[in-house]
Amino acid sequence: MSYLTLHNIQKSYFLDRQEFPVLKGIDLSFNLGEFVSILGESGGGKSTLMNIIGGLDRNFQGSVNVNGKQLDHNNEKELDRYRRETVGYIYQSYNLINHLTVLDNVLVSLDMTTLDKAAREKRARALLKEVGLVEQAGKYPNHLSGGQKQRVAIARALASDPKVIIADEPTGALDAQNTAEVLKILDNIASQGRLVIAVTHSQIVADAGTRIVHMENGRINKDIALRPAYKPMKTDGTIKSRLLPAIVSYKTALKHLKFNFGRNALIVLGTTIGLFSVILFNGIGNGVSKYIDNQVTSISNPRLVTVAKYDKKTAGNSSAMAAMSTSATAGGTTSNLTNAQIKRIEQLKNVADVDKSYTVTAATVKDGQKTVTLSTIKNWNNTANTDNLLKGTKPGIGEIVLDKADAKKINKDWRKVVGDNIAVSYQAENKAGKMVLVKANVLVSGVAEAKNSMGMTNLTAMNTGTLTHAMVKANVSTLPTSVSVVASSTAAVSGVKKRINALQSNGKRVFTATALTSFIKTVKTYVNLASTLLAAIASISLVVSALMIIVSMFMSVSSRVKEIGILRALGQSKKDIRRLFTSESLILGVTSATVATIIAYGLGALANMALSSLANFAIVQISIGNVVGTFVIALVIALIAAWMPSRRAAKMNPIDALAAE
Ligand SMILES: Nc1ncnc2c1ncn2[C@@H]1O[C@H](COP(=O)(O)OP(=O)(O)OP(=O)(O)O)[C@@H](O)[C@H]1O
Repeated sequence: MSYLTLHNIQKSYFLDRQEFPVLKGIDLSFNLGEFVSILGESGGGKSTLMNIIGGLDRNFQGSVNVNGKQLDHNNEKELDRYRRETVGYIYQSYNLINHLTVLDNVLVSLDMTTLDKAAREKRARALLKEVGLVEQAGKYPNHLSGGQKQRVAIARALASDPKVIIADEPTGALDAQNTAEVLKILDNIASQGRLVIAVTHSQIVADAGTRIVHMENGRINKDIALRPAYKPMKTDGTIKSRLLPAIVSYKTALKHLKFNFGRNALIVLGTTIGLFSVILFNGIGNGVSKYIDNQVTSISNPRLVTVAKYDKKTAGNSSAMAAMSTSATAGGTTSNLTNAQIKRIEQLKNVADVDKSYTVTAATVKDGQKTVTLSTIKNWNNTANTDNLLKGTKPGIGEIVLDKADAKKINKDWRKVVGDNIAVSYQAENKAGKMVLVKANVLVSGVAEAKNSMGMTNLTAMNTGTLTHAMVKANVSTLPTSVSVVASSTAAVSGVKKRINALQSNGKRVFTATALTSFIKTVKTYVNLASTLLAAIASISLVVSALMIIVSMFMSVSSRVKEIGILRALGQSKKDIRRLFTSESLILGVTSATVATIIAYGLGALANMALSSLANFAIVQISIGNVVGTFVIALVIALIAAWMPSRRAAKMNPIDALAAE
């Protein structure tokens, strides 16, 4: 039984629906060990027949039987496998892959075998040695002569140990000496028991074989045996084929990217700029948000809720700042909170502490001979923060802490004021409605300054007991106009605020509670909005990057049409081709994202260093989330960019692709 048989092969081309029959019923049988030359007039259909035998053409009538089994031309996977395992191609124009070295060109075929890496390389080198090119293994095809290129192509065709070698005008571009050498190699291949089928115009080639088949007018008109065929090789090959592993596609893509380094470096640069801007703007957003947090919490306790009596007139003006400035002039009556009301607040869920707040305005302070007027004196309660003390301690009974600005009014050398005894007095209305003087002699226990408030917050505060004692002595009401409530945790603040606002008496609302956190939230929302907006503007450049990758991919596909044909002929599937280009795009995307991350971290660190004298805080804070997000964006861009070009590449007809210039 013959190894390869063709039954009634017919094929026509159609131009403008007009049929041009090329093969009109070919019946042929080939045996392993034969070196068959197919001769015939130009345009007679020899190459067409070779493409059918080689499993590249699926569009014909008739059948091809290989080793007793009919090839199913409708089964693409079976044909891929047939080309991978059974057939090796040699072309007139060599069809080597220019961006791969000689060794890698041979390995392309071996990558689809089950041999391990070392064995693949060993075999590739052995084959190159056989064709006398082992010294040239590291060279690129452009640096080889025509004869050398054809010998690389032969080594590649033999790599997967195929039974059938199809050679289309193998010596068409070679001089006499190289022709003789190539023919010797082909004869040697046949002598190994393989089937060599060579299409040729050359009588010299034809005479070198064991048999000549002559085609005319789409039919075989002569079939001449020149000499006996060689002994056939065993049909169960030792080298098994496998599907191309994904890693090989990635490695090949990487090699191609390196080969066109300049162009790809520019694309990476463009994409990097877009990605980097997105990371940086997000990092600035994070940093500024945290900076605001930090600043605000250093002025005041974030768990604080300020509560005043609900007043319809000021309702709506409930920002924290408004509440903070609610002047609770000690001694007033209409807006005072009663002890019973304060108790109601104390009993609410998640309320950790409730302190009365008093604010005394226009107090006179006498220190020895010096008399000064202070804008406000508060009581030292749970809103106070000992971190703000520059010198001394918080005020105990009979003591006061002065704001640095107030202390300076008394003595330019403000540190010296600590330890002074001062007389404080201010005017207030007593319970009988008369204006009286509230007086207290106190010791200055410390000097404080609000960090980061730029002098907006005055911290002069008297011990609460001492202040209320002085008020009681003057018969002034000690009911406060506001209380500061500390929630059990920052998370509980908004709940506490809601519960206080919801308290009612006789069906009417009692309190207005405001929390600093809600104000911070609003500011942070604006900051986030601004940074997101900037990042969004930056991401416009990502669209440009995506277009650049698309263009580059299309260019890559266009310039590699022939390579696509070669890879398909070697047995790579449509999926392998698609993956080759997708992986190239993904490598570009991941490289850009990596470079962008490194630059963003680097520039962020530099910016933080430069800004450290202005604000002792890292203004650029790039989170892991930002980086992960950037990689996701880069991968999505890469996949979108690769989608169309890689589909186009995969869909190419391998015969047309091989015919490309
Ligand atoms: N894709 C195609 N579409 C239309 N016609 C085609 C196509 N490919 C080949 N042909 C035609 O089919 C005929 C056979 O072509 P083929 O290349 O098989 O001949 P050949 O014998 O190999 O020629 P040569 O010896 O010159 O290489 C020619 O007339 C050619 O113009």
